[in-house]
Amino acid sequence: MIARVIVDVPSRATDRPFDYAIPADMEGWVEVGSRVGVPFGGRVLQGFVVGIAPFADIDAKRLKPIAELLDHIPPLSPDLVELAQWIGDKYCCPLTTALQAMIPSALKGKADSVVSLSEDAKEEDAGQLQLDVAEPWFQYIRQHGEVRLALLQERFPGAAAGIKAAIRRGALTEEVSIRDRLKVRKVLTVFPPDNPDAVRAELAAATPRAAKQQEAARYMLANPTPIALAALAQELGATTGTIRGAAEKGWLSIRETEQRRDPYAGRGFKRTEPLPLTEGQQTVFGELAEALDNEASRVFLLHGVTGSGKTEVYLQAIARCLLAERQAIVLVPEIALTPQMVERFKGRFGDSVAVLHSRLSSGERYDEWRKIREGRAEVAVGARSAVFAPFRRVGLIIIDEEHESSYKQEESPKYHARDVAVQRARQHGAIVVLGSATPSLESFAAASASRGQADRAAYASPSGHTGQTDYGSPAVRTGQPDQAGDRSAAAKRGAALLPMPDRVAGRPLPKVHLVDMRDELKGGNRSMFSRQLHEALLQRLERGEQSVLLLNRRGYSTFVMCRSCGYTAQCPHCDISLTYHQKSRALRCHYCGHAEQAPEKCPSCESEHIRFFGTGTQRVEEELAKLFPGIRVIRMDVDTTTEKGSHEKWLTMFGERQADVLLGTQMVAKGLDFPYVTLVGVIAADTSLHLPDFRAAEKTFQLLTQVAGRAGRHELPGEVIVQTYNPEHYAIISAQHHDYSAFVQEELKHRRFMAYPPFCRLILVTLSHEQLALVVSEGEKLAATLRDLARAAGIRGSDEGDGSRFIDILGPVASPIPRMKDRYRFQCMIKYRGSTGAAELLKQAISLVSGSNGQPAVTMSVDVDPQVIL
Ligand SMILES: Nc1ncnc2c1ncn2[C@@H]1O[C@H](COP(=O)(O)OP(=O)(O)OP(=O)(O)O)[C@@H](O)[C@H]1O
Ligand SMILES: [Zn+2]
Ligand SMILES: [Zn+2]
Repeated sequence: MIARVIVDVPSRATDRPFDYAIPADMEGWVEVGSRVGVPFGGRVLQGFVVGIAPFADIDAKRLKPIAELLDHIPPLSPDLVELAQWIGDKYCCPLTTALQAMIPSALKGKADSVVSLSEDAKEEDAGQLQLDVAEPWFQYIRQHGEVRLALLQERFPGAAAGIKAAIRRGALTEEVSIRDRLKVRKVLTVFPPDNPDAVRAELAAATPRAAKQQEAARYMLANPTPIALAALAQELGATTGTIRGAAEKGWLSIRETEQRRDPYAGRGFKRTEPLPLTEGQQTVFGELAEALDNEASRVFLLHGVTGSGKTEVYLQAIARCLLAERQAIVLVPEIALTPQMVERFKGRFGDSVAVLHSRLSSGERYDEWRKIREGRAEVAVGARSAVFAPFRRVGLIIIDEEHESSYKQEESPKYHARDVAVQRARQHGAIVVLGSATPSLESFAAASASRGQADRAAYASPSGHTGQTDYGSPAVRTGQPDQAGDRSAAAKRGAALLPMPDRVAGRPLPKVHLVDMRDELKGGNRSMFSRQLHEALLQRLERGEQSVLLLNRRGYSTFVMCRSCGYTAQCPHCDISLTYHQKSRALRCHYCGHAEQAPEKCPSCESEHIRFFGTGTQRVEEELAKLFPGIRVIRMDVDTTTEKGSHEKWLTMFGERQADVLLGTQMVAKGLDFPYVTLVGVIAADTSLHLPDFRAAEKTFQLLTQVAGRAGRHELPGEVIVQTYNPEHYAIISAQHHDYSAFVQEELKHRRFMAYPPFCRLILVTLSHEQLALVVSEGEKLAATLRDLARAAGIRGSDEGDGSRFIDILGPVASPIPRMKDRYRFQCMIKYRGSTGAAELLKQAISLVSGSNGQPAVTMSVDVDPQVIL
């Protein structure tokens, strides 16, 4: 047999499987998804097996054998390997990049696995575990206690399948240590004696000598659950030496076991019970439950206003999914993954919840990942990459706040977790629930396409969009015919829309007031607080209620400017302004890290009127302290939340009412649920409105709606004050009226007119190099080649056909940031619609303009469905 291996060299030239012979002693151990070391170009490189075949494509004599097997239990399953292939094709990235994104970063070195009999297997309940105790390898393990898998592989060739099955069924416990990288923590653990009856008899007859040792033995007989040695010593008020003494007498046993890092250990989550659902929740839940029971892949767009109780629906859908012995994945935007959020899932499902996010250490993340892979967790809650949680039978994938741009990864593989989730759900016959109070236009369009005549709510009807995300095609996997007639047929084309237009318990959405800041200025108010917001804050202070203040920081000035000559400080390596950091009085570049001391005088005209605009939140904080002496403010922004756990700390403090105001950037807008918050103030709503981004209005609307949703979620009614210089802008007015559909209607008009998603799809290619001339000429070569290929494939431009299928290649033009890290940047934008195979055409074009080494002369980075166009 031979293995097809993708080597870990992320380049287009090596982006194909290479064949290797499987040495006889690795037969059965090497599988699709195994990590191996293979000889490649004179070195041994790490790689993933993506296929097993009887014969090689190349001459058998030239075939080299796999050098080593890096883990005995493959870190990836075949379905994840298949998913990686899909990602590679869709996002134009090397397959190895996609594969590497699926495994925890801790898993890079060689893993050494040790197996032993599990407690269950020891209880001789072998029948239930489908164990054949006569197997020689089983006898061997029983005899030796702990055995390295590598050793079993050597001694019992051919037993791979049996041993792996035993691990999967829980008859063998696998413990992994990763050489040179990260040691699994070991801890000494006390177990009850192997022959309790004998010990009991012995204790009964014992003299009072070694009373403490006897006490330890009795304790373990009465409480046979294994306990850490140190913990037992503390419990009994004994020394560990005493307990070791008891072990020497055979009264109990002490073994090393793996200590799993549980980042939430000891937090004691309060158990919650399912709430009786409201009518609105019940309708939605009913649809989800039916789809879950059908086990056919479908996508739902749950459009529920803020505070409509989406989370409770998620929880009950998960419970339903678990009942069918399938697992659930919940994706949450990184910054919304607060303890409050985690608590809600841990509170309902306890220890079977694994949490994955970037604030965990790599060891913690690895342990949570293994908890999933080994079946000790059934629910994974995490940020973007949790979509790759290695469950065997995924039944449900929930994406909360599905409109969040953080679901798109900005570095390669530049995947969108929403689209990956839909694909993964297809593989598993799972359902996807996209939840939001402000669905992305792409998802909304996809859902509307499938809605047909059955208008359940007064939504806009964006006919003529592309159905951006291809959410459809249920149940291909199970091969069952459609059962539900029309509705399934409709679902084939997109997501089903599930509206929840009301808040729980008939609570009203908060009243939103707009304040025109131009009038404030005319009225002589130069402060950043309007009279109305000032008044409202005072009131909250008097009543002891809390306020949330949002500073929309996207595009907010944190730069340095000379008031005399207009000089602004620029990065010498990138064509953008430097950012001022008040704490260190330094100027920094966000793109390359360049830092310099802030100047005392203007470097250009020597004037002293040079002004530093600190991070906006600092200025607001200072002003608050001035206007409201004694006010207690918690400030949350990038500067105050870099430390691990700080995010949690601030929110807990605010929840305990240790502060009057929570002031922050975007991160205060998401998912928070505090009963005493009755006022939300937005300092400047429009800073994000005029950014060079076709989603600027959409993002502004979403942010305002989300933050307004933080007020009045419980008994106390809420009020929102939005300060703006553009009170007539539709994004702001729609947010004021909580009117999603008015916003969508207006926004779709603009998108259609400008030919932007969801009316077409985009691929952005950014070319960069130190030499400007080369970037330009290579960009022109690429664009020309692409146009030729498109023409040859019979795909026309948008101005030629009826517009249902087209491809336009725009550029090359200078990127919005034309130079970064001393490299010049140009971009080509591909706009297309219908099935054009645009990604495939681009791949071909790149290889056509590449040199003999398989690489283009300048760096070409491809972003499919880009969220940011810089
Ligand atoms: N069926 C119910 N009965 C009583 N209270 C409920 C019910 N469902 C949800 N709630 C409560 O209503 C509040 C709002 O619910 P939740 O946070 O789930 O809303 P949401 O739709 O997720 O809001 P957002 O999008 O703003 O985060 C919570 O305090 C929740 O405990
Ligand atoms: Zn100057
Ligand atoms: Zn720079």
